[in-house]
Amino acid sequence: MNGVDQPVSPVRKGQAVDLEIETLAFGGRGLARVDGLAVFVDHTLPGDRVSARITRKKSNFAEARLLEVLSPSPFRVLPQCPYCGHCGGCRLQILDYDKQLDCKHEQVADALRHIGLVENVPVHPVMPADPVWGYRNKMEFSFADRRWLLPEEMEMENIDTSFALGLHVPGTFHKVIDVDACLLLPEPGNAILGDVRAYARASGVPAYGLKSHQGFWRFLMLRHSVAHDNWMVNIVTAAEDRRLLQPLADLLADRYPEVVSVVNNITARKAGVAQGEYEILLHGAPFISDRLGRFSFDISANSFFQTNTRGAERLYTVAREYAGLTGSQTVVDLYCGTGTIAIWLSGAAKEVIGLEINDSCLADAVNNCRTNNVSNVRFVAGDVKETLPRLDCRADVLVIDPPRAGMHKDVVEQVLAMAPPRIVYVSCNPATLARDVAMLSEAYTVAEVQPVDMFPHTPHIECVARLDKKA
Ligand SMILES: C[S@@+](CC[C@H](N)C(=O)[O-])C[C@H]1O[C@@H](n2cnc3c(N)ncnc32)[C@H](O)[C@@H]1O
Repeated sequence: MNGVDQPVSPVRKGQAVDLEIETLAFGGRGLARVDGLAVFVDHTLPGDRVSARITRKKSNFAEARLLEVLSPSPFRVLPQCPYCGHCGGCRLQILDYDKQLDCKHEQVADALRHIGLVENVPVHPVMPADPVWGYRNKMEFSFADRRWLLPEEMEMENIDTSFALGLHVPGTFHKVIDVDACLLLPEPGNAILGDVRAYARASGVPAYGLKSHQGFWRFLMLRHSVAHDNWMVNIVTAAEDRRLLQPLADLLADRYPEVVSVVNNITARKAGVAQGEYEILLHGAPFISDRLGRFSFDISANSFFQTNTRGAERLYTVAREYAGLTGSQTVVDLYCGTGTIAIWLSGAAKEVIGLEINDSCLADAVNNCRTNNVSNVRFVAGDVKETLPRLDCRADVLVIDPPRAGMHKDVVEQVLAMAPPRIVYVSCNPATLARDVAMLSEAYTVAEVQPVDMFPHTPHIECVARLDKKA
């Protein structure tokens, strides 16, 4: 105490401190403690001893900027990607993969303990990914009329700073790094990226200004089908110009027989979303097809599909096991997207009813049922908050796979009123999973949780939780 009964702060803003990083916090920052105060430091790992400068100080935590690694963690490994530390995507690639899994496990268990207030929940070891690179079936690259230079690029002469096609500096909407290759993309995805860049740059037609909102080239989205090893190229532009784009589509079709779809989405909206108000087909079909297990899915440019195909199969296999279906149950699938979980479970259920707000997801969901000759799945359109209370059936098993924000609290109340014997909660955010589980805990026990690593080298964690109704 300092004489006026105020606790003395162990650190102050601007101060340089030496820190021992203890754990990796959810989101991927290293966490150290100074006299009990949590200090978060970017680009640090458990086991690092670092020097850092305090940049933000609150009553219950502080943030610091890494100045120097004084002694590296034994779990540090060399990054494989030259953009590591600049592009926000794979910030955990400097951490040994097994240790990434341990850290993710600890984060899930911690969230359940501290936010969910549930003790002694069996959290199984994280199911690893395979492969751990080249696992994304979809990547979106942004065009920009200004190139954000990496420190080593600043020294280079003759660098064109008026054009970039690549990925964003984390937390920014207008800083785009010109990326030659992304290691999360299988080949020849990066070769296609290179050809589109070369064509767009040589065209002399300007890339879109993320501040000025002028310019033509907006996004390049690549989709890969794992089952058929073929590709969709979606070029998103601010205006229609078939004379400019058709030769590019022809070039790609000629050079890459595996490119079976080239589409042009056109958007006049300022929002940085790679979706068009309308689409022009330039080559092949307006969709590609992929498989999850024995089911086939047509995926159009703007459809939602899990971005790690093999990982989605693992996640859904756990969901099916936790659902414990024997063929006689009615399953209600909240936030069902394009119906992939509903279809995955359909063979073991009497009926599955999917609830979803997005009409284009639902159109795909209906089509996916038709393609797979699935006749015991139906869908209800609208906000779960409105549609769940009006549902004309009892659920034996409720599957919940909400967006990152988790469930609306009214939906939690509706679930409690509906009282299904079993809930299978599929989550992409352990914090909101834990919060929702806490709200359900008056009536449900968390029986077990299986984290699944769908996104190696990134801080993301997917989980499946089995909740059983208390007797
Ligand atoms: C995490 S995705 C799950 C998709 C699907 N279960 C899958 O595995 O592909 C969440 C879905 O919830 C939908 N959604 C978001 N808010 C909603 C709401 N209030 N009511 C119904 N659906 C909603 C989104 O459109 C999205 O398709």
